[in-house]
Amino acid sequence: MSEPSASRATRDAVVLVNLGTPDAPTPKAVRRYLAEFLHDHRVVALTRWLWCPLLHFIILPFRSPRVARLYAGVWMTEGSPLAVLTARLAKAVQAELPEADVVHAMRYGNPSLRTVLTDLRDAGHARVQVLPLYPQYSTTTTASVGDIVDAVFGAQGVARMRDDYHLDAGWVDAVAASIRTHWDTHGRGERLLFSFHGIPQRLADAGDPYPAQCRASVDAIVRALGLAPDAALLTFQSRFGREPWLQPYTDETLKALAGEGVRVLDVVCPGFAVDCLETLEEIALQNAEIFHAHGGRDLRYIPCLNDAPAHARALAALTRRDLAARA
Ligand SMILES: C=CC1=C(C)c2cc3[nH]c(cc4nc(cc5[nH]c(cc1n2)c(C)c5CCC(=O)O)C(CCC(=O)O)=C4C)c(C)c3C=C
Ligand SMILES: [Fe+2]
Ligand SMILES: [Fe+2]
Repeated sequence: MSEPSASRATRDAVVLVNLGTPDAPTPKAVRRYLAEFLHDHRVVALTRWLWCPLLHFIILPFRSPRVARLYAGVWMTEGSPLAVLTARLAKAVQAELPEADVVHAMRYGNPSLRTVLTDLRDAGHARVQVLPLYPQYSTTTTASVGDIVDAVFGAQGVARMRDDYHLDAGWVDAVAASIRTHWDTHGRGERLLFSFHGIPQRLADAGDPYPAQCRASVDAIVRALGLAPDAALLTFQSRFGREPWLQPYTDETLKALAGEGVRVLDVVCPGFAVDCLETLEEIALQNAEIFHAHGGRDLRYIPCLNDAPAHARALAALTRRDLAARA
């Protein structure tokens, strides 16, 4: 291991962490990614003798080719949307936070969180601030990032992680502004629906604060928009497996709304920092089709904040506060 350089040792490092994504829209790359993701005990806690045969002999062989085709449908020239947009967001945050070295990492896949943190530790950064790009805390996502931070840094006081930013005023205002901009450009839909990634209901029952934080985020954004408290709907998408997940489900709600005669619907997904398979494919393509098939006319998807200046400013400001609080 080389000696840490003086400049590294005195500069703060900031790591923006996202979920991760396959390296290519191919069955092989998707299988590798899903295997890493779905072996995480934070994501699937089933005992391994039950889960591994199911995962290796059924889920990975059958899901990987199907999901690879979905990725292919939204793949960008430079790569997976989640990878490309996370890298762009890190660059935008770096521009807003010149006093620190801002990098990004993925919990699953590349650039690997474990490798990025190990490199920062070995380079001798005095302080590492980790920001999981999940506004709402969940044991399935944020805590899993924390596992790697703990594994790399142990009890050293070098690395700290923020747990959530679901009520951060800068972030709430940035989401509200993105909805207002959408309305200014396209006009206002008949209803506004907030769709968040789900988790199993069992985890919420065991105390995962995720659904309460989603609710609190929606209430804050609705307030920032100056709307009545009941002006928006909150639903949960991306169910996986057979057990009940958080409800109401996004797809079932779309069908019901179309059935009630709603023709133009605005959908926003503020639980995702950047656009990805779950927004570009599941919401903007699949769910738009479901809405049409049930009589809806126009499902207008409002993009994630991605590398918008207001997003980068909000994340830079909260990280600056986190670093100042450590001084
Ligand atoms: C935003 C927060 C997320 C939570 C909470 C979450 C929980 C969760 N997810 C799965 C299973 C899958 N999720 C998949 C994709 C995916 N999930 C998130 C975010 C959260 N997941 C994102 C941003 C993405 C998109 C990644 C991309 O490459 O664009 C997938 C992979 C796709 C598929 O096979 O359908 C799976 C699987 C579980 C089981 C879970 C909580 C227990
Ligand atoms: Fe296994
Ligand atoms: Fe997920």
